[in-house]
Amino acid sequence: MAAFRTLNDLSPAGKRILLRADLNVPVREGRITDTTRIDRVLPTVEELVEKGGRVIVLSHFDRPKGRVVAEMSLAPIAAAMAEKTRHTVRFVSDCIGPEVEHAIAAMKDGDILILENTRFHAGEEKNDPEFVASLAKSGEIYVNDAFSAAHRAHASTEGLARHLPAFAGRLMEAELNALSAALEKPDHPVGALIGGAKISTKLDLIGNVVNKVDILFIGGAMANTFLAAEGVPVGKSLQEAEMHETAREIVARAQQAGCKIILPVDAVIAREFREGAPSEICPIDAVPADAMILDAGPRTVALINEQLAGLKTLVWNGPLGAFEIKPFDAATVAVAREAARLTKEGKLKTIAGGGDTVSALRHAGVADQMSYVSTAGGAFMEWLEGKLLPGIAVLTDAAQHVVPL
Ligand SMILES: Nc1ncnc2c1ncn2[C@@H]1O[C@H](COP(=O)(O)OP(=O)(O)O)[C@@H](O)[C@H]1O
Ligand SMILES: O=C(OP(=O)(O)O)[C@H](O)COP(=O)(O)O
Repeated sequence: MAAFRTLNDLSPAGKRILLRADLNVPVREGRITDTTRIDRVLPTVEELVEKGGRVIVLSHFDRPKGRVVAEMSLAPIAAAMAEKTRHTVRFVSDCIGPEVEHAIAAMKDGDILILENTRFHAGEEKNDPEFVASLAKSGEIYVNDAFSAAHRAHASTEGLARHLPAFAGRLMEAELNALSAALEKPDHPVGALIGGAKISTKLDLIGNVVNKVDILFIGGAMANTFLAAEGVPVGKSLQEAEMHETAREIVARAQQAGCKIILPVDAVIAREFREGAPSEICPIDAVPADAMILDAGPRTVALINEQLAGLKTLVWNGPLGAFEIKPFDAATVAVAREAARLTKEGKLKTIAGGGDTVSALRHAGVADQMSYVSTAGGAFMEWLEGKLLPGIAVLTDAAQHVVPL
């Protein structure tokens, strides 16, 4: 593993520390449904403030695309974090500008300040040097503890490390150590289960994962894109028509690599996506034009579970269905429980990750029965491809040289 500086190499006392966390937690109807990402970054925050640092937390939340979107404010997440620590936590409703400057000037050693969603500014995702400079003004030291966002070369995940002395936080360290130990030389056959809804941002990585795994199960809205690409009608299901060509290329690449792809053979469909909406099970080639696929059906679950029994290692990112609303949680819950059972019996090593995946595993009651649960989904899969993630590469570079602003 590439070497980078950690909190062991840092004297936080009296210093303003910009800490990049990933507070992009699952939220439903305005309520946080899973606090794992908050819980796992808190030890870093507390270590820094208990050593006398002034910790300024940066994070994105959701995808507001450079605009201020009230429902995507970090304020409720900051409040949830404040409830979990005995240290003083304040929140500022921007991440740059005069309000931030005043709040930082008023900070004392041991204080925590959480700044508003970095993605409210277009400069964040563009990694715009001016925006990086505005963020960097707030701190003297940069700590990146957002492994789950390390695949994004954004201002707060990559740009800042080029301008401030940069260190990896405890969660970043722990994630990389655990994933390396579990997956650097995985026992074959290895299966990957990829589901969820972030189709375009995760599709490319599937193309490389086929070279690393023996079986690829594709579920969730991701599967709808593959099915539609093969000419299977998916009605009103969530899918991305502009990704069909990529999906077909991935299937071809998998064939070349000897990786078997398993797509759903049946589905749970509904006309509306709401609690209590009438739903039915149908074969995958019989989805009516006015219906949408919201979960994998029971024959698909049986097929996946049968294949799991022949695996030694399973990596999993992305739920098999829209698990937040019943009954569309059934496939995810059934497969999660079977993976947990095989893992408990020592027959399978299961490594799962992703904000919603962790939430789904908790919903199934088996999050603590996996071999390892990562806070990261996309970043974890890109790491598995063998990519040096931009947010990590820059920490390694930063150990050698810091460019003054
Ligand atoms: N068939 C489907 N239709 C619509 N949404 C789906 C479907 N299957 C899964 N999802 C949604 O995918 C989301 C999780 O996807 P993603 O963000 O990629 O996972 P993670 O956060 O674990 O990386 C969940 O909110 C779930 O409701
Ligand atoms: O939730 C995240 O990733 P994940 O869905 O892969 O677990 C990260 O916060 C990255 O978010 P992004 O995919 O909007 O850049």
